Amino acid sequence: MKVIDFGQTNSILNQYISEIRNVEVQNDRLRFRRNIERIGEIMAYEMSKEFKYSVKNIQTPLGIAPVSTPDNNLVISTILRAGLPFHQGFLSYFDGAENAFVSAYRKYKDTLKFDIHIEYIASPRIDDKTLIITDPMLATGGSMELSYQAMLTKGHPAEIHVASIIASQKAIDHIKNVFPEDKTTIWCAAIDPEINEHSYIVPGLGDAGDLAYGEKE
Ligand SMILES: O=P(O)(O)OC[C@H]1O[C@H](OP(=O)(O)OP(=O)(O)O)[C@H](O)[C@@H]1O
Ligand SMILES: O=c1cc[nH]c(=O)[nH]1
Ligand SMILES: [Mg+2]
Repeated sequence: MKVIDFGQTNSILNQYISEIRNVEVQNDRLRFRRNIERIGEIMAYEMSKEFKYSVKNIQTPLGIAPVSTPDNNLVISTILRAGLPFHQGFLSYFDGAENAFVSAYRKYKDTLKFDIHIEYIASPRIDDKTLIITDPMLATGGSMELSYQAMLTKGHPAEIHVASIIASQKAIDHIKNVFPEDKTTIWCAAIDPEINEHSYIVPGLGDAGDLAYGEKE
């Protein structure tokens, strides 16, 4: 399975990663959401290089211009809540895409143990399409796995792009085990070494959903 980690390349993307991680800068919620969105935009641009293209003859006011444009039928799927600004970044570039939304939340049994619950899915059919599942954080990989299983009730995609921003090494290994090897690519901007006893990524950035939208009760 291909794993593309933009953290290995020097680019302006790293500036946005530093800001969403930074304990002072990240408290500006508007900036936090916009940085996540910008990372989604950059990732969408890079991902577009992997699509299939064909030449179309475009009528201009003065003649015909051959232009190579993508042919993939895209479905951008996101995991609520933290996925929303990341999703918007992808959608800004892939504006013709169909969209899917899945809810996933951690239901705690005690302070450390939890199950992940999926209660809501709104999705088009995904058969033979290019499925992009966006979620900025991959900690255990459990939310991504269960969201993918929920998406499979809507059909079987031709290819899958798992798009995250910060992933733990454990989650990368988990995704490699539970997603189809031959048609999945993992995209991220950093792979962090650890998750703690609360299943938060270390150093990570904290709780992406809370930072984007405020704390839950
Ligand atoms: O890989 P996992 O161990 O499943 O953890 C990652 C999940 O945690 C976050 O969502 P969270 O459950 O905090 O919900 P929220 O977006 O509503 O804050 C994040 O957006 C992922 O969906
Ligand atoms: O580190 C983590 C783990 C789960 N959810 C987050 O937002 N951050
Ligand atoms: Mg959260």
